[in-house]
Amino acid sequence: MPDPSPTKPIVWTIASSDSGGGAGIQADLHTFSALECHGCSVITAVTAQNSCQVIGYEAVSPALLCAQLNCLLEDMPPQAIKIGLIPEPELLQLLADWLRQHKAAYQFTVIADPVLSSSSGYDFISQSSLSIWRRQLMPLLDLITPNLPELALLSGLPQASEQQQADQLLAAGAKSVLIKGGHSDIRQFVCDTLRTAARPDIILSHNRLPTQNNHGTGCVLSSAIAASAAHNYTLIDSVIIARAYLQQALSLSYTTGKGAGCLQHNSWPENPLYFPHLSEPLQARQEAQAFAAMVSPIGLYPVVDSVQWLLSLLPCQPDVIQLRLKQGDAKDIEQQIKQAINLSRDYGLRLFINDHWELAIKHGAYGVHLGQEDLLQADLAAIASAGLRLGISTHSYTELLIARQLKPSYIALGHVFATQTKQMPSKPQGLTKLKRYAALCRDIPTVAIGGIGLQQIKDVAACGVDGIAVVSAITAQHKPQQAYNDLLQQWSSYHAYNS
Ligand SMILES: Cc1ncc(COP(=O)(O)OP(=O)(O)O)c(N)n1
Ligand SMILES: Cc1ncsc1CCOP(=O)(O)O
Repeated sequence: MPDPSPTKPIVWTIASSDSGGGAGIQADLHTFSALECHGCSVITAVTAQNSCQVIGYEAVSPALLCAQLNCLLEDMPPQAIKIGLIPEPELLQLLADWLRQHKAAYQFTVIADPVLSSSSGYDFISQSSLSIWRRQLMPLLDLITPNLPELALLSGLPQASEQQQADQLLAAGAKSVLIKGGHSDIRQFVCDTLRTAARPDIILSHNRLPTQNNHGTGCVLSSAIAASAAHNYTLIDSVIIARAYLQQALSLSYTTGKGAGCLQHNSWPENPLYFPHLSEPLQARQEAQAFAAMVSPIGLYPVVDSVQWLLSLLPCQPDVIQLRLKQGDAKDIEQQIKQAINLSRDYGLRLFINDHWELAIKHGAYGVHLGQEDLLQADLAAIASAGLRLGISTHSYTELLIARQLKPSYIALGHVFATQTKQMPSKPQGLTKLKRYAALCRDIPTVAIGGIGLQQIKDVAACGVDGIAVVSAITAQHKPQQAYNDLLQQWSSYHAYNS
């Protein structure tokens, strides 16, 4: 089934041309295209540069900047805008006024890469530009992505900590700040910090790649964030995708002239090696203990809400099943869990217990399934030490990466389609996202959940997941055993076809 909106999201870059082709407008458009967006360019200046130096630039006239903005807005309004090098204060002021006039009505996301000087040392910034950045532009930005020198300069607090400097930008009105750590003297890793007023910092760390071919990294990162935001990923997910895209492009980068070479634009990042390690500040980058493996594939995975349901599916000889008890007092819940575990032993069934991890350990279940909130409370080390498998629910790149770091036995991806079974706080992920998430989990079994029935199995199986978890496709059917058998038959044929 194709996604309902096949047209590409529109993203604009408002930036300068790089005659060397590795940064600026040229890099931005390559990035948009690789990340499946349509890119439009609003050129603020033409620079004369090669891989070694910037020789000079000429800015466009305010009238021409205005004409580009208005002409595009009339016909091709953006889902997201990336702002790059704007070398003249007059143009910066014009842009700030224009954004203020249109942002609320058009609801686009604005990401700014504050290019204040070139990496080869050419200065583009004046005092009046700095003041416009701080007072006029900052309140219009959803995210600003300074490197450490830019952060110090923009904040006006060169002696303060990076966090205090970022807080200064937040106080000036930016909604969030991505502090890029590429210029720090940590040699093994590059750590970028996403700081917002609303939640604790998130640190994204990568191995530092030994390459000099890094011309245009800031342009590519900010463009990739804008492209991902245009695909409706959350801001943190957009930063994650963009950082993975950048790591991929850096690892494939190539030499152009005698100076810093260029990044290799590619396609949507799928290799987990390119994705960041996520942590809260000060959290050690430690290896988690892996949970027991699933050994054989998950396949069809019924999720039932009583022992009665489990009993009624036993004639179908299910291989794996989840008991998801949401009602009953403590005594009744323990009683049902105990009975279900005994049945699972008698019938050689792999039984996962949802939520009640302590009872699952106590009575020796095959595994535990935990959601995001449960993860915060559960004693994961106790579950692992007891030899139980762990399944984790995820609904985004952020949750998926954190789940991967915990080395669970499987990862659930959902909800894929609208579901009547549970009120979900997030929107359905759809097939495109499911496929991208599954691609990132080739080394961990995955199971798709949410709105999956006979009609959906073909498309879901094509996304590369290892199983499908279903509730109503069995429990809301007139003949649940028949429904089980039909789902199993359909899954088996399409899964085999796709593997
Ligand atoms: C296989 C599978 N995937 C997801 C869920 C949902 O679990 P959770 O997020 O804990 O939500 P509740 O089930 O508690 O409503 C699941 N149970 N199984
Ligand atoms: C428990 C749960 N978690 C995410 S979707 C969902 C319900 C899935 O039910 P159904 O298969 O009936 O859509």
